[in-house]
Amino acid sequence: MSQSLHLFTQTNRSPNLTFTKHPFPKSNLPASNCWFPVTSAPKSISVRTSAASDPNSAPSSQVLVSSNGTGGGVVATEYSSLSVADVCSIEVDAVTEAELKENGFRSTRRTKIVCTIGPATCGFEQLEALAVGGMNVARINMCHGTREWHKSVIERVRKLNEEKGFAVAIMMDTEGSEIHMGDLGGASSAKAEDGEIWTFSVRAFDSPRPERTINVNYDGFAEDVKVGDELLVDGGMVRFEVIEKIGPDVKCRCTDPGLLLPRANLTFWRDGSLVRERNAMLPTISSKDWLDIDFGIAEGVDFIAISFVKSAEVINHLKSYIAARTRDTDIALIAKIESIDSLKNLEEIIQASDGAMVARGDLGAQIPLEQVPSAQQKIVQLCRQLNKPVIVASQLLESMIEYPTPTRAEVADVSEAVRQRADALMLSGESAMGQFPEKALAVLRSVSVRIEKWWREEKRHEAMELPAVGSTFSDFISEEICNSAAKMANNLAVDALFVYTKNGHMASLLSRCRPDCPIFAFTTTASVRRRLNLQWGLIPFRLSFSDDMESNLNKTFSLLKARGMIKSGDLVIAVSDMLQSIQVMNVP
Ligand SMILES: Nc1ncnc2c1ncn2[C@@H]1O[C@H](COP(=O)(O)OP(=O)(O)OP(=O)(O)O)[C@@H](O)[C@H]1O
Ligand SMILES: CC(=O)C(=O)O
Ligand SMILES: [K+]
Ligand SMILES: [Mg+2]
Repeated sequence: MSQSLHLFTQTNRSPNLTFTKHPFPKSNLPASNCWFPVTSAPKSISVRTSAASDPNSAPSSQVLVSSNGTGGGVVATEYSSLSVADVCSIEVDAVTEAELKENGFRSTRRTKIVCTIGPATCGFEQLEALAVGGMNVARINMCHGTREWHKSVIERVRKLNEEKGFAVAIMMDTEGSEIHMGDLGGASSAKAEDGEIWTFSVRAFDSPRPERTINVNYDGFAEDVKVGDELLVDGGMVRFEVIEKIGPDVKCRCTDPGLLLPRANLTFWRDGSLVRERNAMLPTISSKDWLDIDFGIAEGVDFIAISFVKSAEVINHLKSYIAARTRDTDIALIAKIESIDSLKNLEEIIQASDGAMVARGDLGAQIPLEQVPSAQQKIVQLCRQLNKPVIVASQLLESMIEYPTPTRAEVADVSEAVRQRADALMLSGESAMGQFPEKALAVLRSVSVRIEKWWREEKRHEAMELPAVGSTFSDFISEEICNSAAKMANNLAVDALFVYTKNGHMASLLSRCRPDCPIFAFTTTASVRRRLNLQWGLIPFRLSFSDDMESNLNKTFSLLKARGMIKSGDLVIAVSDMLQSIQVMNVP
């Protein structure tokens, strides 16, 4: 990897620093983009690096510059005791940078993309291709694979972030304890033909698995089902009718043939409704889930998505569990809306969580399919009102698991989610085990950009009421500032909104307004930067800044201008959570 270090000489005394480029002498600077304002070509540069106390921030480095002292203006030694992070860096990934330079602000993608990582995408090069293709969040599903496997994926994503400057966040998705089939003894699938008799059993089998026999993970299964019930695999991909119960074995006749996949979800229906007997009492977080959560905490994942959430209580419980086990890091909890109970308690669940996922796969197995689109719309709207990021997931581009182009219907479905202005879209099997992960990602990217542009051109500003979400007067001020700043940004057609935010809250309030221009979110820690990567319209940067907005702005302008990401004359509105103010200005 090339070391991109640039030295600059200040050529005039104006407060808007103008720098010219100098070749740099040999140095042992870390490989990051560094810009040094110095009076003239320094004779030597060296760096003393000490590990940071916060593992999320860059190691603090002392830049030791020895100048030959000629020239006026700021002398190099004035900067000699500042850290590398302070003086020179603004962290943003190369892909965002190139996109901004080539296409300008307006064309940046606002809708974020989550990719489920599986056998098709777990290698370093494959992960890198996804990051280059626009993956904002990598999801690992604890239903599949071993903890060692997940650990290796996390390590690779971390390496990618460190070496290439990406801010790909990691989302761990729990297995949950709903009823599902066993793992088919290692086979990748099994075909069930019309009229065949299959046995579903809670017994554990020695391998090889007896023919036409499926293991079921839930002990109460044989007790709960009745002869005549309909058994649905993955919400109806394959159907069976229960014909006989013999002890722990349930004999079923296949009525809708299809492929059975390992660990596929099972539901049973009686007289047209979903049966929820004792399985309704299953814990949301199983004992395996707790171990996985401990693993997630230890690995420092950014998000934990909780499967089959039934109430706000479980989210609150998990929040305090995590808080007691982590010091400064914050793991955001995403409630997966995929059960009847989660729909019943929707508002309190979303309120308690840090975000939600419309998990249409399982949701479609629990409610009639024709009710899924309205449930999606409702969840997306509610999340926006409550200022929680929302992900639309499952089967967005299902056919692309096998084929290189999507169906027209899939493109229309993706467009609808973008039009609803969900924060993020998710790939499941398409990226985990499909044949065309990068192509699927490219489709999400291009459809998002096109629909967002269309929406802006049509000026479809829906008049959505955004109720107050905070509880203190200071929160209300922040909300009013963000609502007004976003409105001003639209009315004045500004090029970008800048937000300086330590914990990310002001950035999310701006994102909630879904303004026409992109939002540059400057934050001091890498973990907040990664977390903001899930939210609509935010371009997160890591930057050290102070309470002095004037100096923050000047510093940001110089850094972004030097990298060609903004130019003189661009119109910007800046807000911050240190100084509750709105500033409108042209980049000098
Ligand atoms: N880590 C993994 N190892 C092997 N296969 C995986 C892995 N992650 C995902 N897959 C495959 O990709 C498919 C789709 O992934 P996805 O995460 O949507 O899982 P799912 O089984 O449908 O469950 P969920 O309801 O949690 O999404 C899975 O059915 C599985 O075949
Ligand atoms: C994503 C997920 O869990 C579902 O759609 O069921
Ligand atoms: K899961
Ligand atoms: Mg699910």
